[in-house]
Amino acid sequence: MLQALLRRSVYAGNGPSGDLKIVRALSGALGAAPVYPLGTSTAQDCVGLTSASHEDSHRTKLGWAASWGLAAAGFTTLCSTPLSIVQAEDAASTSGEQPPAKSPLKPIVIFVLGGPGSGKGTQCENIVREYGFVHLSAGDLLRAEMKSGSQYGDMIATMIKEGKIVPSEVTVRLLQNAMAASGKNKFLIDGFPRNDENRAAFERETGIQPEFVLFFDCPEEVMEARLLDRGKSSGRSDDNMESIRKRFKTFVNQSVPVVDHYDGLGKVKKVSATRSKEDVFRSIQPFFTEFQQANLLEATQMLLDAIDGGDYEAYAKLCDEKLTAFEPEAQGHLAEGLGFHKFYFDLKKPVADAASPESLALIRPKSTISSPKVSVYGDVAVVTYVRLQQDVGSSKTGFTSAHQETRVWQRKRDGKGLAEWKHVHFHRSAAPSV
Ligand SMILES: Nc1ncnc2c1ncn2[C@@H]1O[C@H](COP(=O)(O)OP(=O)(O)OP(=O)(O)O)[C@@H](O)[C@H]1O
Ligand SMILES: Nc1ccn([C@H]2C[C@H](O)[C@@H](COP(=O)(O)O)O2)c(=O)n1
Repeated sequence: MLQALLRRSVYAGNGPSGDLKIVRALSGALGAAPVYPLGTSTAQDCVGLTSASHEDSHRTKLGWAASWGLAAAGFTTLCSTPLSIVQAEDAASTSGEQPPAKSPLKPIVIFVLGGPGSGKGTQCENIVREYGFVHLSAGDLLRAEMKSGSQYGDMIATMIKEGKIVPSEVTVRLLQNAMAASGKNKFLIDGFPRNDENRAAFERETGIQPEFVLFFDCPEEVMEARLLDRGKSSGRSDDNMESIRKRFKTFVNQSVPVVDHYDGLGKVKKVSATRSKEDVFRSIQPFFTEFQQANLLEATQMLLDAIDGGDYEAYAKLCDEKLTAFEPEAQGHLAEGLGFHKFYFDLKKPVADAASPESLALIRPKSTISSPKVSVYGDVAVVTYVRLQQDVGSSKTGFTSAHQETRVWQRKRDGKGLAEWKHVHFHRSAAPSV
């Protein structure tokens, strides 16, 4: 995926195979900055140094924007009572209460499939903890909708108990609303698409294709034992022998063909799910390495944006309080702690009024990451790149400076045990300006 993301970046001068790779556009797909806002005509319009491909700008208009707009026009109704059209302002449920914080970024979706009890939910929790995805379980969303007093409650309850598949209008709408409500752009969609109708409706309504399908391969006897065991405490109406048999049948007849479809597209990553939870997780981690690299580049771009924007709070949030640095400003000394850097934030110029030419000198600088390399060594990562910084000088003419930067990040845990990268050390070269 990283390669695909890099392909979306600008390659100044020499075209896609040129030496100088400028990856500010990368932030569009990675989440560092809102690069593809809704309603903008092309990706290119929105990004300073980028030249998104025609294909990408086309997809922006037809796919991503439409998916975030949640436009419900043309949504065919299969339910006896039509679902009300739920717009972006509506909630994660179909009833629509809380306003979502839509993400303007390109959504990245991974479908997580496998038989009932194969361990999808268990591994999704692990992935969320380590790689920062939003986990959306179609089954959980349906159960919540059922309990919410929705007009579809009885229908959903019957379908779940009978191991049948709820009509796509309901499930796709719940997923769309939950995606929009999350305000995030990286999703693990668990237990969906369960049949071809689910798949077609999701593709039609969102325009999103999954990055890949994570498929948990597990024999029925193993799944059966796990579900019966889960049934002792889950309170689920379908964790009993009768429902389990029906669910297995539905899985074989309706869900396996969906996996076959994606297999035909080369998108299935199959995992043997019979081993311990820890072993299964170890086997899926390599599939997420690229996302980890992407997260680190995203964090680095956020750091540069915070510096350029004079946003000390955002900067400090990304940094370890004991941050060490060799930078030209420290005159060959090792700067320790955030205080040294805060001095420069306190000096920052007020924001320019873009409409006023006199205030040109107040325009904030803008940094672009060029030629990045991300190396991850367990809980430590090294990000190296050339930082191109555009600024306006006292003579009100633009100038660019280039520095080589090496930034070291350490993976720590937040209060909820979720992994987060903290910036612990950097080294920046001095550079002549032109
Ligand atoms: N690798 C494993 N080894 C042993 N038990 C496991 C393993 N993975 C999951 N389990 C247990 O099996 C049960 C089912 O797991 P989980 O809920 O993750 O499955 P699922 O695929 O999401 O099921 P469903 O589709 O029915 O929601 C849980 O009780 C879980 O703790
Ligand atoms: N796409 C989906 C997902 C789930 N359901 C219903 C039918 C399932 O048996 C039930 C439980 O799902 P799980 O928690 O096992 O993923 O929910 C559906 O109709 N369509």
